[in-house]
Amino acid sequence: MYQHITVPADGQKITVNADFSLNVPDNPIVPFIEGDGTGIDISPVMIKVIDAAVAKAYGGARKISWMEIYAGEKATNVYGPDVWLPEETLAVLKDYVVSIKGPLTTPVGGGIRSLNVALRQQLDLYVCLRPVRYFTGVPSPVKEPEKTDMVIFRENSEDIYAGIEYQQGSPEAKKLMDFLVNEMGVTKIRFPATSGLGIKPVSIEGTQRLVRKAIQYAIDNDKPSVTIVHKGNIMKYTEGGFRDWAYALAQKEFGAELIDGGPWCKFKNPRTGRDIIVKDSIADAFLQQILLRPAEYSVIATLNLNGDYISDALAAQVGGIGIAPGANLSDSVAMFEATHGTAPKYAGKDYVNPGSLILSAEMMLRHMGWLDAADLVISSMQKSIASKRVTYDFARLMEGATQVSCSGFGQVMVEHM
Ligand SMILES: NC(=O)C1=CN([C@@H]2O[C@H](COP(=O)(O)OP(=O)(O)OC[C@H]3O[C@@H](n4cnc5c(N)ncnc54)[C@H](OP(=O)(O)O)[C@@H]3O)[C@@H](O)[C@H]2O)C=CC1
Ligand SMILES: O=C(O)CCC(=O)C(=O)O
Ligand SMILES: [Mg+2]
Repeated sequence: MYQHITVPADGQKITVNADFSLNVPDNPIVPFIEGDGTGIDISPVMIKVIDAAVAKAYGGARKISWMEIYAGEKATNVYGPDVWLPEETLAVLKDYVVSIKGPLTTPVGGGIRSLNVALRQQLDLYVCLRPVRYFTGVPSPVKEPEKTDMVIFRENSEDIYAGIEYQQGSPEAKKLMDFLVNEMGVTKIRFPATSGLGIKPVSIEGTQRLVRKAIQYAIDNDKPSVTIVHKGNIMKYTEGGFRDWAYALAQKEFGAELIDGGPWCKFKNPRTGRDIIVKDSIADAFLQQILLRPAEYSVIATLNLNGDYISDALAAQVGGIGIAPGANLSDSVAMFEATHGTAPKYAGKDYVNPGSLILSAEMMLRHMGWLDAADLVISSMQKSIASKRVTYDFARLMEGATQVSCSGFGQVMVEHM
């Protein structure tokens, strides 16, 4: 049926109901993209750890049938030069509903545009969900890392990140510049003859579907606040629009009422009766607040580029991107992936921390409703870190640690189940 994808004979598809709930068979087929760079190291370790957790939790009654699909450099090897994101990869990701991927390389400046962004855009995975929590014992650059407990909802389909750009000197850049200068009367472009140009689309629908998910998450998980992070003082009609449309949604759909004349507002969590405050913070100030007063922030709703920066910055506070998980979500399709990239200098060395991808898979198990297996991954991660047998990123800062390899840490996790 597929050109280069082998469907496991012994599994079934996960399907989605009209209300977006999942039907998860006991033997689901889960597609995975190995990933470029260190993907070759972390993906097999993730699979081994997750298989062990599922086997332990369900005694053989449940099992994932992994199905390799291709993107990035491996796709060009399998499908031929220049085929970075095969059509059948996209078709499988849609059809099989739940998947996981390793990191994919994006060259700086020229070359291909981000395959990660392309996957999110083409599958309309409009939420990038990145929880940031502290595991006891992880070395951190801050004094009280346990106070950092936030969940980032990053808009994943719009913003300057959409990659609508025109190269300096190209006919397209010239045409757009002529339009801006001659027809729109723009006088603020300092060097019009030598500028590259980028476009930053931010819409009401794009903002509100993201913020709706963030507020619903706060309700479902009994969180005290949702903070809208933006640079709306400077970019008034994009980032400022994001803030205004977010507040409007909180009031219209969740019944939030203004606090002291606004713009902050609050409403009662319909499940617990506790207040949920919806507030906002300008992005530069927010980046210092999360270091100085992290306990004041819980659920974060932000635009695409801010969310990219914030997720790595927050990950650093709890020990680094070696342990920061994530998910890309639409209403029906979910593709899990680590926050970090391909870390090319470590590729193929069995060296890096597989924790981010393992914890992304833990989010996947939870999404599938396999809570016992997910809990086992978390408890094993806690015990493994406490045992101080950790990869280089933790070992270099942890007193009394024994450094283990990427696969070695996977083994430590399996031993602690
Ligand atoms: N979703 C995706 O697929 C993403 C892809 N990318 C792409 O990845 C490529 C490389 O990007 P780069 O900016 O270097 O960022 P990376 O996240 O790949 O690496 C930056 C640094 O983070 C640390 N790090 C990364 N992964 C791990 C890990 N598993 N365990 C421990 N530490 C880790 C290393 O720090 P140290 O040097 O201190 O050891 C590494 O040098 C680029 O092409 C980029 O576009 C980037 C982000 C996300
Ligand atoms: O697509 C890329 O190469 C980088 C993406 C990224 O940094 C992210 O989504 O966090
Ligand atoms: Mg990033």
